[in-house]
Amino acid sequence: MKQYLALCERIINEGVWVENERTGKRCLTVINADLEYDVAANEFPLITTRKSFWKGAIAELLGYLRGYDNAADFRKLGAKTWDANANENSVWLNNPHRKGHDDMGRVYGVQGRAWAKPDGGTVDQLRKIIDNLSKGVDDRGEILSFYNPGEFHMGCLRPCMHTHNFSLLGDTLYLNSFQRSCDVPLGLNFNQVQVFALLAIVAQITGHKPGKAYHKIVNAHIYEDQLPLMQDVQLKREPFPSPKLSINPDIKSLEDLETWVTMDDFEVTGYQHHEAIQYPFSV
Ligand SMILES: Nc1nc(=O)c2c([nH]1)NC[C@@H]1CN(c3ccc(C(=O)N[C@@H](CCC(=O)O)C(=O)O)cc3)CN21
Ligand SMILES: O=c1ccn([C@H]2C[C@H](O)[C@@H](COP(=O)(O)O)O2)c(=O)[nH]1
Repeated sequence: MKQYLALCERIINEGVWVENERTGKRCLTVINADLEYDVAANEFPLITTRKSFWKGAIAELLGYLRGYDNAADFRKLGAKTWDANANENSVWLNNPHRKGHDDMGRVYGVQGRAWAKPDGGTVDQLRKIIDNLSKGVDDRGEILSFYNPGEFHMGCLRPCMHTHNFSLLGDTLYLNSFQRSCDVPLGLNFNQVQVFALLAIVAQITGHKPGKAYHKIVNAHIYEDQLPLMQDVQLKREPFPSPKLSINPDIKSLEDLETWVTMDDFEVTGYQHHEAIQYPFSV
């Protein structure tokens, strides 16, 4: 929690105002932030200075791992987070590749599970990673990448957290996650949970101990209409200790994640938090 608050303070103290054409809003921005999560110690990085709806974050992650391309499928899992980008941005609404209401196009998990090959067929990046790690193999290229510039025109948004690189040292699994753009009040609240949960879940289904997860953010920003709530409300509050995440131990494979897992298979204990804050969302 300390590193999150330190990043917010840094944006306020050192940030530079940048105009953003896509949203039409200005953002107070810093470049480069390195966050670290101790998954081995189960220090779940849930924001405590406001109520965080962590189930939405894990639901969104599960949707990516399943390769979903439709906001309705995310909603069924418990994440409403893609409704606006799929249905309210005029550039995407007028895109000829959009396949109707709730379609997100070829984003995130579609690339992770079905990256189109120029010579036909698709690559399932996640399947390969899980198969290798389960055999104890780290080929120094255990990379799940959602970033496919050749298909940006076929999706509603370029991926923000775009690459997850797994590594094995003995029987301990590590994760480095890379994010090009981060809405610190709203997005990071979810992204911290996702990086942590991704390492915990993949360690569990491949039979390894989780180690640390390292989260690199390039452009970290606060939108102009979020700034007063961050500065005058959230940053005035004292954080509470980290809660713990538990995952149903019956989840043992990628197939389990694809077929029967729901948000009931995840539980957070010891979550003390301040009141919710409703930050404005920019589409
Ligand atoms: N401007 C912007 N910021 C983002 O963080 C973001 C995007 N766009 N577009 C794509 C995804 C969608 N994400 C989202 C979307 C909405 C919330 C949100 O409204 N969160 C609420 C609670 C939502 C709930 O009830 O589950 C929050 O208070 O954190 C969070 C992340 C993250 N991403
Ligand atoms: O997981 C996510 C997804 C999105 N965001 C934020 C970061 C930006 O504020 C917008 C995306 O806008 P771009 O113009 O494509 O950078 O969404 C996030 O923080 N986390």
